[in-house]
Amino acid sequence: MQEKQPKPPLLLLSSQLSLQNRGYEVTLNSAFLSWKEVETRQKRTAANIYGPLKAAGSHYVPVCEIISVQETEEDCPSTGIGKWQKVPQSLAESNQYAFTVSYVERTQKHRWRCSEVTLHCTDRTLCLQWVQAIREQLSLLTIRPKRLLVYINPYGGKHRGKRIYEQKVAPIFSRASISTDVIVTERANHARDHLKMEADLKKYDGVVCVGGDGMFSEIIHGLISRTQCDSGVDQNRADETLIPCSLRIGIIPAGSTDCICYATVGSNDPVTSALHIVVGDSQPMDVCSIHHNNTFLRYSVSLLGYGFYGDVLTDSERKRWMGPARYDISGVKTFLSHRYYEGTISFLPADENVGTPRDKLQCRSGCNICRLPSADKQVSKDEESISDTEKKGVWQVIRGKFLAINAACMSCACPRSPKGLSPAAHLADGTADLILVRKCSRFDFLRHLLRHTNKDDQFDHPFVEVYRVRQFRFTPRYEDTDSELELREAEGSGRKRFFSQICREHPACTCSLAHSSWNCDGEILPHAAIQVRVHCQLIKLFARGIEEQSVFEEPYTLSAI
Ligand SMILES: Nc1ncnc2c1ncn2[C@@H]1O[C@H](COP(=O)(O)OP(=O)(O)OP(=O)(O)O)[C@@H](O)[C@H]1O
Ligand SMILES: CCCCCCCCCCCCC/C=C/[C@@H](O)[C@H](CO)NC(=O)CCCCC
Ligand SMILES: [Ca+2]
Repeated sequence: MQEKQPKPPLLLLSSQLSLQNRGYEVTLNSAFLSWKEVETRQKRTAANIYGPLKAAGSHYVPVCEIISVQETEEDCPSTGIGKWQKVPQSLAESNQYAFTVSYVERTQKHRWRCSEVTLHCTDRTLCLQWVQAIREQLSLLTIRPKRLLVYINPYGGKHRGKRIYEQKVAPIFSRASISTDVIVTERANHARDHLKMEADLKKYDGVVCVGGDGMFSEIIHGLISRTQCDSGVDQNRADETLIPCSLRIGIIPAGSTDCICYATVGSNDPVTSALHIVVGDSQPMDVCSIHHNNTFLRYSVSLLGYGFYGDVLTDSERKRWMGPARYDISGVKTFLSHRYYEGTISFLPADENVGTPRDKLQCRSGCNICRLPSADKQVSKDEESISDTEKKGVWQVIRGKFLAINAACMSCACPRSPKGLSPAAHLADGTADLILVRKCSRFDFLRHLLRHTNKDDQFDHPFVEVYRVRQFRFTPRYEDTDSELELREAEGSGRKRFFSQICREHPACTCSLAHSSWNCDGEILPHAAIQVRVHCQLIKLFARGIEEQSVFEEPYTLSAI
């Protein structure tokens, strides 16, 4: 059977225009805007005089990466935002009409920048014709958001959220003609409650979160709860099939870890994130629901960590005033305390077709595993109940003493750990990687931790096990009493541990040292016994996953077009 050839792009407009006093052949088709220098006879050197007319300095910009186009005044910006250049006199006389196209340019480390090109025309009609033709193409890109609801946490990270938004993001949104309603939060959970109960979501094409992972967690709690509430789904039932949220979420990183932004975009750069929003990217993402005795506790998209990461977080909450450095101080302190916790983990392994946590292949833009219509995804699509699903897989049970129990719904890559907690985890495959770090020496644990920061395999230790799962449960060896829970809740809010000294002497007693807390995307979850289920592609981000490096390194070639 003959393969169907893709349709060639439709030619829309082609003219000779000038750029920095040189002639360029400028072409717009349904896929690309291109401009290539037309070499004049005078410019030809003796060496190439008999050769073909060379199209030196060719540029191709995909239409879907054009941010905006506007008619330009004579004193106009040339390249890069903010750089202004006087139009040369000769050109001003013959080419006094110009238009400026802003577009996405890729730079190093997955960063995007807003670049500009100003093209000059001999008459105004031609200039307007170009502006109109490009605008028409942009108007066909219906995936782009037009109206956004923005929440800014002024206290996340280094308290720079408001400034980052005003100086770096708002100008890009306004250039792309995106209108916004901006809410600067006045308290913790302000954004969550507003989304859950007040916001008129029909008015918007997406929600933007300016802050860190904790702020993002508020946004998803608001959106997911609102969606379930509007559809009559009871979140307290652990076996419910949740309804996916229709609004996409954009993350402008302004927190301490910014792991969700980093792992879905490849950088924690506010301008890059703003541009992914403008071009209307869409990246589905898995979400874990966490229950305790048929009571809904929280959702998680990145790290759900008991033991080491739970203790780091509990300690670091008391040091919030230090900003992002609090995690380093608490990390060292927790490492030195070398606490282990006893309990039982039961889990439902994922099907083999979603790969394994030891794969070398990582989840990247357009990932085949996340696109796969796996049995896992079918479960949620067919709205099968969890009990039917459970029958298909066999639950496994592991008992032991653990320094850390971590579940990563995605890689959890962040500047501290560029490949992340589970480098091969997928953003949208309906599974999480469950990492069990058994009791070992301080030295071995340090080797394991340090491997998160270099290229070595952090799972290649006899005391580390890793499983790809769809559901899991944890039960601590000693029952969690209400008073203990209260104690850990109090600790989470910054109050001191009264019993720690006594318990260090009695490691087997059932007081607070027998339990850690869960670190749920950077928020403390004081319950030790939990039940977790991954919901495949429950939310969508304005992102596309991390692009392969080649997209950044190789300029568009003629053969690719
Ligand atoms: N106006 C506010 N006042 C106090 N706390 C707020 C406010 N708005 C949001 N918060 C809370 O601040 C907490 C931390 O915010 P955020 O996640 O933005 O920064 P971070 O903790 O420094 O970064 P990260 O989560 O990436 O480590 C969140 O739990 C959020 O609920
Ligand atoms: C003693 C040497 C220690 C070296 C440790 C290096 C290991 C780094 C792994 C980092 C994994 C981060 C996972 C992301 C978690 C976020 O949801 C959460 C909220 O922002 N951040 C933390 O809990 C902050 C967690 C910070 C842990 C240090
Ligand atoms: Ca996943």
